[in-house]
Parts: sequence; C-alpha cells; structure tokens
Amino acid sequence: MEAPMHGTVHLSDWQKSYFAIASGTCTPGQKADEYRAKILRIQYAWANSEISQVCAANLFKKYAEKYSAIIDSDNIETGLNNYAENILTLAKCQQNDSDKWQSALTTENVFGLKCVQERIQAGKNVQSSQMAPADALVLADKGVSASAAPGLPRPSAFSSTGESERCASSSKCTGRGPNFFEHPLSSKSLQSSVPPVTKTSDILPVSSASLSEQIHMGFQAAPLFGNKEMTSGASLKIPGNCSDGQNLSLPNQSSVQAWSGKRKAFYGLTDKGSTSTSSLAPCQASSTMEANSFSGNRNGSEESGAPGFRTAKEQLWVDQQKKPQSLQQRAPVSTYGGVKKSLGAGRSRGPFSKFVPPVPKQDGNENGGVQCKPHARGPTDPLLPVDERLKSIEPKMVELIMHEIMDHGPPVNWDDIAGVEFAKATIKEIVVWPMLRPDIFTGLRGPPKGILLFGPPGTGKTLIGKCIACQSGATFFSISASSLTSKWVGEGEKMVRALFAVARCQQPAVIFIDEIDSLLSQRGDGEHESSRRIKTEFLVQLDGATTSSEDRILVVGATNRPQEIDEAARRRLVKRLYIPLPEASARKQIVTRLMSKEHNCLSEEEIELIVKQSDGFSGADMTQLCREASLGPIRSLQSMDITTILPEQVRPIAFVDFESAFGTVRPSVSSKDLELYETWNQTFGCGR
Ligand SMILES: Nc1ncnc2c1ncn2[C@@H]1O[C@H](COP(=O)(O)OP(=O)(O)OP(=O)(O)O)[C@@H](O)[C@H]1O
Ligand SMILES: [Mg+2]
Repeated sequence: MEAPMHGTVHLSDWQKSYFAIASGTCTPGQKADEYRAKILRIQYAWANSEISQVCAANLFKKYAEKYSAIIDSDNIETGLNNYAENILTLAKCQQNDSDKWQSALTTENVFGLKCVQERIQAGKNVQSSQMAPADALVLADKGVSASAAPGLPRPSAFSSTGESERCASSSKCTGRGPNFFEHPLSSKSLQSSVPPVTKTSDILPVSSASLSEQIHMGFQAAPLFGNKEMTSGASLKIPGNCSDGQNLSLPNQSSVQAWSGKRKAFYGLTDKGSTSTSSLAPCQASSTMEANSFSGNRNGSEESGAPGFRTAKEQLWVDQQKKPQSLQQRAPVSTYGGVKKSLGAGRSRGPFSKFVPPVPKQDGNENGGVQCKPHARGPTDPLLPVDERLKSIEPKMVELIMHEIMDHGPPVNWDDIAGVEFAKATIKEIVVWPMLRPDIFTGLRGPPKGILLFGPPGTGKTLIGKCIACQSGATFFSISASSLTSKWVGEGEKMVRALFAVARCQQPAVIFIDEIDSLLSQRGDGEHESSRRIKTEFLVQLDGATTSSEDRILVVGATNRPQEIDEAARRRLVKRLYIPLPEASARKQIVTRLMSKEHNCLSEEEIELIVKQSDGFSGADMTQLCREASLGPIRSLQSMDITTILPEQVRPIAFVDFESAFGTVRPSVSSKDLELYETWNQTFGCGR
C-alpha cells in the first residue's frame, strides 16, 4: 500500500526528528520539543481515526515517558529540571515575606518562544497536509501492530520493544486502564480512550473538531505535576489560568498513575484553549509549591531535599526549634534590687531582706522577749516585685537605710537594763505585746505609735532602744538625728522619707531616733534651711505613721534634752517616759552584773558601800566606775613588767580599787539638771 504524498512528507519529518533525537546531537530542550511534537502528532492521528486506540495509547505512553524523563531530570546535560531550579534560585533572592512571587513567563511570551512557534507552525502544516491515516500510523511509530494498523508493514523498531505484542491484545491494553480511555461524552471508543491532550486549537486539525469539542466541554487533564513532583519540577507559573487549571484531573487518576508512571499527566488545559510547552507548570503546581515552601519545607525541607524559600521569620522559628529547650527558656527577669550588690560583707540577703542580727540569740526567749524575725522572703525580697511605696525612693537611699540604719548590733535583753522597771514594763506593754498579739491590742487598746524616752545622759535610753529592737520582733531602724543633719547634707529630708517608706514595707517596724532633740528642736528664725526641711518632713512622716491605723510602725525617740523638742513633735510622741538616774538597787545590779564577769573579791557589804557612795551616778557612770576599779589590780603591779606578766599574777578586784575609782569618777549629771528633768517629767511625762 502506497502512502500518499502528504503521508510521505510526514514520514520524512518523523524519521528526521527521530534520527535527530537518536543521534545525540540535540539538546535536552530540542529533544523535549521533538517528543512533544510526536505526542501532538499521535493525538492528531488518533483524533482523526488514523490510528487505533491501542496504538495511540501505546505510542502516547512511550513518548510521554521519554518526554517526562527529560523534563523531570535535573541532570544538567540531559534534563531540563535544573532550569527550573535556576529560576527559583533567582526568584528567591527577590522574594520577601509579603510578596507573592510570580514568574515572568506569561501566556503571551510563552507563545512567543521559538520552539512554540515552530510547533504551532508544524500543527498548521499537519492541518494543511491532511495526513493520511495510514501514514499517521507509520509515522506515529514504527512499532505499531498490524492489528492496530492493518495493511501496514510491521515496523521492526516498534516490535523490537515488544510493545506490539502488548498492544496486539486489546484486553491487555484496556486492562491497563480501561477507564482511562473511557470518556463519558465520547460516542466512539477511540475518542473516549484518548489520553489527556493539550487543547490547542491552533494545532488540532479541523477534522478533530469533535475531539476538540469534547475536550472543551469537559475533558479534564490531570495537573501537570502532582504533589512532590510538582514542587521539584514545576517552577513556572502561568498567571491567570489557575482557577481552571486547578481542577484539571483525569477521570481515573489511578489508571493514569499506572500508565504514566512518574507523571500523572503532563498537560495543562485552559478554557481558552491555549497550551504551550511552558504550561508544564499549572496553577496547582504553583500553589503546591507555595504551600510546600511555607509548610512542607518548614517541616522537612531537608527531607525532601528541595530547598524552599524561607523567610527570616520562618528561619528564626526553625532555628529556635532546633535549640535545646534549656536555652529557649528565658532567664528570670531580674527585678529591682536583684542585681544590686550588698554593701554588707558576706551577706546573702538582699537590700530588702529582713534584719538579721549578726550574733545569734542565745537566751532571748528565756528573758521573756521574742526573737527577731527569722530571715524570710518578705515583701521586699529582691526576687519579688518592688513595693509600690518604694518606687519613688532613690535606690541608694533604700540601700543606705537597709545597711546603715537598720540595727545590726549585738542583742540586748531586758535584764541587761538595770532599774527603770516602770519604763521597761510600759515599753513591754505598748511595744512587745501588741507586736505579739495585734489581734488583742486593737481599738482603744491599740498601742501608741510614738514614744519618747527622755532623761539624763547615760541612763540607758539607747540601751532600751536596742532592747526593743531585739525583743519586739519588729524590724528595727536606728538612726541618729545628728547623722540626718550632718551625714547626708542636703538629702536629709529624702532620707527621712525613704526611712519611713522602707519601714512601711517592713512592718511591724520600730524606728528609733536617738538624739531626737537635734532633729525636732524648736523651730526658730535662725534655723538652717536644710534642718528646717528635715524637721518638716519628719513631722509629716511622723504624723502619718502615728495616725495611720493600718501601719504598724512605732517611732521611739530618745533625748536628754526634752525641753528642746518642738511641741508638734512632742504631741505625736504620746508616750513620754522618763528614764531617770538609776536607783540604789539598779546601781547594785549594774555593779554585781559587771563584777560577776571579772575576777574579784568584793563582799556583799563592800558592794553595798559602793552603791551607797555612787548615789547620783548614771548607769554610764556606774559602768565607768567599775571599769576604773578593774584597772586597780593592774596598776598595783608597778614593779613587774606588763609584757611578761601572767593573768594568774593579776590579783582580784577589791574594794580598795573602787575607793580609788571613786576618786576619779564623778557623777555626770548635776542636781540642777536633775531638777529640769523632774520638772519636765511632771509637766509632759507619762511616768510616775
Ligand atoms: N540602766 C542601765 N543598765 C545597765 N547599764 C546601763 C544602764 N544605763 C546605762 N548603762 C550603761 O551606760 C551605757 C550608756 O547607756 P546609754 O547609751 O543607753 O545612755 P543614754 O541614756 O542613751 O545616754 P544619752 O542620753 O547620753 O544618749 C550603756 O552602754 C550601759 O553600759
Ligand atoms: Mg543615748
């Protein structure tokens, strides 16, 4: 059977292209174009019933796989996939988080490509040549079976692949994918079995109008790339065709997978009927690519081996996930004071911790007092938020108060204070008990907020203050008024304000102000401005502390010049206790207590004589008398070398030593001064 002229031309073209492909001289792009052209020709031949269904299917499969092998291969010499990678790489550099990347390729410029134009022209040539069915069969493939193309010689090339045998059995072919060729709109089996084709009005011949119509009406092709394959192979995106392209699918995807192997399909179909080789990247591919780049790659870009675009934000997220959990945990936020150095050496407590006596208590409970508060995490612990009341206070002031004003001296017991029984009882009543049982001392029983200890010098006022510090269980602040006016020049009023602020945070608290007369002396015209400001501030704070029912702050003032205290301050220090000179019993107590610690030979009578001779002595005077007497035994060793003498060689303290001491120690308080105290006590004092 002789092929028509136009068929010869076609055969010639086919052979030429086949030789070009087989010779290995063409580029991967040229090979892909040729394979695609062959596929188009197969479609054309099948559409015009020039080849059988089985033959078309086999040829289609063969060249589709060859075509896909080139398109999918990322081998730089034999594949085209590397081009896509290059484009992606370039695109990534210009991509940011908010931009939606779009390829520069459009339908228009794709149609402008030379290879596309050539294919379009080739299609037109086919249309004009009116290729004969028989020719088409021969051109389609040399291995088309006789049954598929009866009357034609059996091409050796095709039969050598063994496909003719497979195609000879229609049941086998249909068994591969019977539904694949079954189109619901098809009236002919051949038409229904056509593989997914590119709807190209420019390429398809007029005679294939029925097929074209079917395609246009509902023939759906699978997306060009599926899932992962799309990501790797589909880098091109044709904008504007997404809505249609995303729905492209074959009627039976499973058949397609079995049939095409690596690819599910390789055509994009648009409602406009425009298809090009560049349509290999349908919208679904691009959308999948986007999804993978943001989600898939986030989870496993390393797994897929396909580097996806990752924004800096995403990269940070990934990096953080890779970090050890311990490093991800935030370091605790240091609050105020947490990083400050403690001024006290070796103090583990922070500047806001409670006062802890440096010397441990030994018999505090035995004397009926209460221990100082144990160190506990209080409201001003550096690890806790700073009290609101301290936010307006300068930190250095707070630190000074905590380290210099809070009392750190040795503990003092009530028994250490000789005499002044009434004062001690009163202080216990208004200081210690309310601190221990605030629930009982409420209302009218509420303790006074201000105490003034007044009396001659050296009678134990400061000693009482120290005892309160230890026995009340309250936080004790001890400050000298003179230091307020001299030590912190210009900042005295700030210091006063800070002092009361810290005390409010450390409730219950006792603020002991020694020499309070220098702070609250009568205000006069010749008064210095700074001291006047301090006094005013103190009165304000004192007023607040003494009138507040919530605050448990006790202000204890001590003075040996009570008559100089401002009347406003005097009023606020409601409990004014006279600390007189020690009586005989108190003086005996002081001597006995002090001598008990030394090596002495004093008899009871001798002690009584000492007490009798020391009338008018203050507690400080009595202490000084005992000190002086204790030096008598040393002075008696005049003939011996003081550097070599042994302690045992020092004789005990005797009465003669006290007699000698009385010669040098005189009472420090005059009778005249005593009258002033007595008078003031009778006028303003609260004692008997
Ligand atoms: N009642 C007392 N019992 C025991 N010792 C006392 C007593 N009074 C005073 N002393 C001794 O005198 C020293 C000085 O006492 P303190 O400083 O308390 O006197 P003061 O009343 O505060 O004097 P000033 O008014 O001058 O401040 C004390 O360290 C203590 O040794
Ligand atoms: Mg004192």
